[in-house]
Amino acid sequence: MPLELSQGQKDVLAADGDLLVKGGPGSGKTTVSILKAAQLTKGLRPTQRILFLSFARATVARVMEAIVEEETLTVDERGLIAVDTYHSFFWSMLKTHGYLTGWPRKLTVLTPPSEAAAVSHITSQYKAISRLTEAERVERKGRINEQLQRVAREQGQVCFDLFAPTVAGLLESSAKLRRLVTGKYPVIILDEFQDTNADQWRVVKALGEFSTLIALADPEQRIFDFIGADPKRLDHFVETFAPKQFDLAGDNHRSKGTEIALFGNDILRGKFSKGAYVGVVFDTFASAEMPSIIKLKGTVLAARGRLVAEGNQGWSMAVLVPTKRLTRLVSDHFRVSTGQLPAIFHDAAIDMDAAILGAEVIASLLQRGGGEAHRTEFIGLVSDYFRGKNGDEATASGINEAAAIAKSYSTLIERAAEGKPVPKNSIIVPMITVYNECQGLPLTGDPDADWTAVRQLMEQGACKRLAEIGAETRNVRLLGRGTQLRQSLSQDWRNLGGYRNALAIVRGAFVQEHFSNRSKPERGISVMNMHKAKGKQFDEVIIFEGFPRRKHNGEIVSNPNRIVRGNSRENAGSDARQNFRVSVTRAKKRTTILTPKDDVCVLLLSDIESEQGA
Ligand SMILES: Nc1ncnc2c1ncn2[C@@H]1O[C@H](COP(=O)(O)OP(=O)(O)OP(=O)(O)O)[C@@H](O)[C@H]1O
Repeated sequence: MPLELSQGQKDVLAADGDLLVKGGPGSGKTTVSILKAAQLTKGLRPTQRILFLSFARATVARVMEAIVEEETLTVDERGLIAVDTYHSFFWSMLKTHGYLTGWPRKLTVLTPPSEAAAVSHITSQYKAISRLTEAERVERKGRINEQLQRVAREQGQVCFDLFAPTVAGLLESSAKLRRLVTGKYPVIILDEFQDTNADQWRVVKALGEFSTLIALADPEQRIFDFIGADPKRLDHFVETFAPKQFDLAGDNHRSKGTEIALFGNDILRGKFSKGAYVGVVFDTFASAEMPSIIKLKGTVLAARGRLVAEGNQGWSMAVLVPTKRLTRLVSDHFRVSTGQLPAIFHDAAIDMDAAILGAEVIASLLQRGGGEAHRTEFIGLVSDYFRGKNGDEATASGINEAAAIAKSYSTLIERAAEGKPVPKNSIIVPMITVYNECQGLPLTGDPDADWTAVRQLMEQGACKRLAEIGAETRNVRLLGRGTQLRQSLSQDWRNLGGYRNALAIVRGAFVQEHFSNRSKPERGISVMNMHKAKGKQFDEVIIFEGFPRRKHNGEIVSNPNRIVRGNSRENAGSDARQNFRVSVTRAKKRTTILTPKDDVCVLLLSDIESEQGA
């Protein structure tokens, strides 16, 4: 059934030239931009496309789905809209035109773990970032950038951080290139424009010289400040392009018939216009792990029951939590039964850093031969794992662990040269034992079986560090049936009688996964960090947070995994509110908020406004 468009949406369709479409969550920005794109396909020449640029692959998946579901679009129109992430768009430009900056013709991606390794000789000379002075930070960043530039120039390996600034530089310096790209994409739609960082904006500005730009924005969904989004970005756009402006603000189509959007807006203002909101449910739990998990599981199962009963096969539900740590904890509890409550089948959006680094360790164990050089590489990968396993939340303990492994290994080498053994209690002893066991394992040529065999040996072996890596890689989905990784490993075995290129294949699979836009919109139950929910929508959303730990006298000792850091009023500023609002407004039918009974989320308190002076 075709949509009944709102007046604001109709106005957008009637306008031409550069456009800025603003609107709150679910106001129909994405939808109208797709309709607009379809309309504009009429003016395209044969090789031209409308380009829809997004930040996240998840959004790409949702947009592609919306395009398919939009019945008024013809097959031809659908084919003429290219949906891509900034990342993968930049990468294709670099592969074709990167040589213009003096880089080699053939480029590969320097994956984040390899990037960490490439600059570790610099980073290891500095204290933890939080303890550096501003000047030291700038110096550190400059040296890292120089090194990464060198790696790109000399080896053709390009890290993600160089993508946007390099593409911006290329476009700014070549009118010919600007004409070429905009000739292919005469209309560019920019999703979540409020999140555009400085280099991405340079690219947009350069392309906007010849292409028509349609920016979609909700200034109050700007939650990426930490990667350089600028509150003034919309003003920059208006000043530079003088677009026609539209505001779909008041409309809310996602959760029609509910007051979810109203609640989201009230959260932002810190002022509650109602005592209860249709579609928003609050509940509490006692501050301890099991009671909180039991409450959560009960809530999720009830919601699942409701959605299944409605008979829509494509139902979706998100459990949104404030931190990575809580994502993992919830996922672990969902995997098993809890008392009378069964395990809950779900997908957890757990950051892949640890799993990828762990997968590299396994790959190196599958790839044999090479004697001591191989063993040294293996140890290097194990310490890379500990250094990088927490991604951008790197911890001192991980870095120390990595250093300890490297040190024990060099002691082992030195001692061996003198014909002496290492002390028995050295951490390297069990690691080498397990390494040797894995090297002795007969391989079959079936990548799945061999991978599992190595992983299990690690998990069950004498080395607790390798056991951790084994456990961490239990759910590497890249190895699923029919995946590129599996096929490439099989091929390697068939061609060479062994997994000679396993490490390169694993790294390649990661890069391919990163750029693949084939990811599907969520179905069923997904557990994820609140930050990751942006741009998504679900039938039901359940927001769940941590709880305080107290001394006997009731004083709070720690208060981790809260929606507002430490659940303290000082931290309940606009960032926390925007983030909470984005999460709350992802639901179409119902949002349930679970918070500890003895320390309710401060954003839900009715007196918060006066304290905040919102
Ligand atoms: N005029 C309309 N009538 C009914 N439903 C609509 C209308 N416009 C959009 N929708 C539906 O409302 C939901 C939200 O729309 P859309 O994703 O376009 O909003 P958005 O402004 O891009 O949201 P967000 O910024 O929160 O991602 C979608 O399911 C869409 O199909």
